[in-house]
Amino acid sequence: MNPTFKIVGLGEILWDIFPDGERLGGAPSNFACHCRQLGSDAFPVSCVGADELGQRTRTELKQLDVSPDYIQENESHSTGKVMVTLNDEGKPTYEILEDMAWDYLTFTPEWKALAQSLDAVCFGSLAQRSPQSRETIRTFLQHMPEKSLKIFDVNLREPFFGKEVVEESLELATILKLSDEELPVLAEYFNLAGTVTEQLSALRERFNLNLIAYTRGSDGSILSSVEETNESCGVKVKAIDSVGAGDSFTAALCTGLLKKRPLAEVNTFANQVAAYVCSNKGACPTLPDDLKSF
Ligand SMILES: OC[C@H]1O[C@H](O)[C@H](O)[C@@H]1O
Repeated sequence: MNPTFKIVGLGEILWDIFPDGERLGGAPSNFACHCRQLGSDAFPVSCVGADELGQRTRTELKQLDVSPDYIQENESHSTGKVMVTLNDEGKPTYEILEDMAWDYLTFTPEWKALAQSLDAVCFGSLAQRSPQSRETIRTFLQHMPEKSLKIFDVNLREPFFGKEVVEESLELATILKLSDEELPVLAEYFNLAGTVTEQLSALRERFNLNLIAYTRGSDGSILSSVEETNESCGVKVKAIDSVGAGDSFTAALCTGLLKKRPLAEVNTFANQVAAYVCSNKGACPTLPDDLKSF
């Protein structure tokens, strides 16, 4: 039997509001839901308001077989919302509402015990837009076991990021996931030059990272570790909704790394999962069995 890993998506949980309705979202929550589908005990760790959307968050998570046990409730702030529009290629534009419940993450004894028991976490930059959630995320990471995977999926969302948050997050992380649209921003922050491969190596060395995953949409990805670099040419599909595809890539990457599978296999698998998510509606469509059994 495959080992079960304990994994957390730490940060925002919210509702993506599309012209045709709402869907549960937030990158760390999407990540946790995908890790659950891939066979781990995975938890979104976040906060909702004492409102109808907060109730629906718990119900929806249970329907996805994901535990809402680490979702806090904030009496004075609403459950997060993001307005989403998709272009003809399924690429999203986001308008992210401010001062939401997930801006008030609170480090509790329950969260401390959870952090101490984890195999992996994924966190991003968006939830760090507020000082309170930023401090909570930093404390949570500091309580995790030394050997656990700490994945920073930069997920830059306008206008809520800056060099200081990215730099501190890279110092706390052991693994970085970023896209081809995000590398130029980091290259400017940290004066990276040369080819993409050279820039990734420079970042890896500067922040003492074990691995960087660099994604290029349908053109695949590069995994750059201390020992090797692996390039995947990706999977060509007709994308209809790429919301959550990056989060599914990170979940597959995390699962493969915890299972200690060869980097080339992990890279191929992560691209297959992300391609499936892109070609289906919603951030967390049910994966076919052959993709669940990696
Ligand atoms: O990565 C996808 C997520 O990022 C955006 O911030 C949306 O909320 C969406 O659910």
